[in-house]
Amino acid sequence: MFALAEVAEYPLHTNRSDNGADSVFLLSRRQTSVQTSGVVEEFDSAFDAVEGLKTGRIDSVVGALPFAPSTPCALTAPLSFTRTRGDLHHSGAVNLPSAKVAGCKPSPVEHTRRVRGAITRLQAGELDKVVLARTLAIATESPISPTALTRKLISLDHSHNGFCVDLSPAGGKYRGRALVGSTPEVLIERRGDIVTCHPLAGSIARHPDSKQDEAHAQELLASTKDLSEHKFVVDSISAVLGPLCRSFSAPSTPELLRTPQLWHLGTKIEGVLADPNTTALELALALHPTPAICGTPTDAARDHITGTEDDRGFYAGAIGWCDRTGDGEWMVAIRCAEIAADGLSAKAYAGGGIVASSDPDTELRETSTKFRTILSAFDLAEDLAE
Ligand SMILES: C=C(O[C@@H]1C=C(C(=O)O)C=C[C@H]1O)C(=O)O
Repeated sequence: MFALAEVAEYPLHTNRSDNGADSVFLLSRRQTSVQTSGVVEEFDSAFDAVEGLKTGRIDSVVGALPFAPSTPCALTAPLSFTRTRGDLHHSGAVNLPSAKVAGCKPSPVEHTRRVRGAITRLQAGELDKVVLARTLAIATESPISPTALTRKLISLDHSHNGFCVDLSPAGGKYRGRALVGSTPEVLIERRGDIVTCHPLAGSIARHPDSKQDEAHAQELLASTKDLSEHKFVVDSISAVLGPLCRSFSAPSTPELLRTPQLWHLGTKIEGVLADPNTTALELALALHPTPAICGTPTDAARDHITGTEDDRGFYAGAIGWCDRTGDGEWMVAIRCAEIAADGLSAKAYAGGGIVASSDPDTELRETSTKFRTILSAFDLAEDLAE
């Protein structure tokens, strides 16, 4: 529902130059959603954005952090910022252009070869966990509207999760590109001094038959491989966030979370900040990249990923917002696609965590299932290039 009860709206800065009135940010979440438009200032450095917020020069910042911290961010201090209660779902058909899967990189065979290579290193004890991803190219007959794709994704997700981020502030090839997706994973949410994370790791496909679907869920809850994959994430978040909190709790066993395509293991982590001046954006920077999308140990896993895959860009980074009080929400940028500046193509991303006991074919299938979030928006869910 668009603009239900409004809980925060910062005034338009008409005294500042509006050099990007059509730059839009959307984050639809069940509890609180954010929509912004226009540009007061762009940032390719998150630290400059934090400084802008802390000195009071800007009222809010929205956008995306890349997977690799050494690459530019895409952050915007918007002209208007509206926070609303509830999600941004509204009924009504969304028409997207006719689309086809135009290719995948790496090929399914190459992806399983990479997973096998990672398993060899994991079994040798060089790493504990690493997340490997692949991409699908989607080509359309006419330009994709990023906001229309976001509206479609919001309507298809039962939690009405969806996001749209203008990547232009990252400059260069990112001018005019957008990242759009429907992610279920909360990196960090800050409300006053209360912080929450909801990491996910460990996955199994949903089944159309409800009995078999329930059996899949129970299989996931009992899977030692998935529980170990999950524990790396909770331990890493606890090690970073715990010391920043005066009280902190992370349950020792995960719960189930479902998306239309997958069951995941998820853990709700909560804390009370020791220093309430720490902004949501700073917390996101401290936590990223978690082992949910990178691996353990972090540096070794990141080196393995950058030595294996093409640049991930903003996939497996974080997208979100932070306001002048320091409150905000940052989601893990998964189940997403990057739309080209001309709108005629999109690159969808999907990955999965690999541990020593992983099976390469199962890992390939898991990425195919994850692609369905984006493919179903284009009515292509059955069209996986495998
Ligand atoms: C990496 C992705 O998802 C992450 C990996 C998961 C897993 O390995 O089980 C589960 C949820 C996400 O944290 C993705 O969707 O691309």
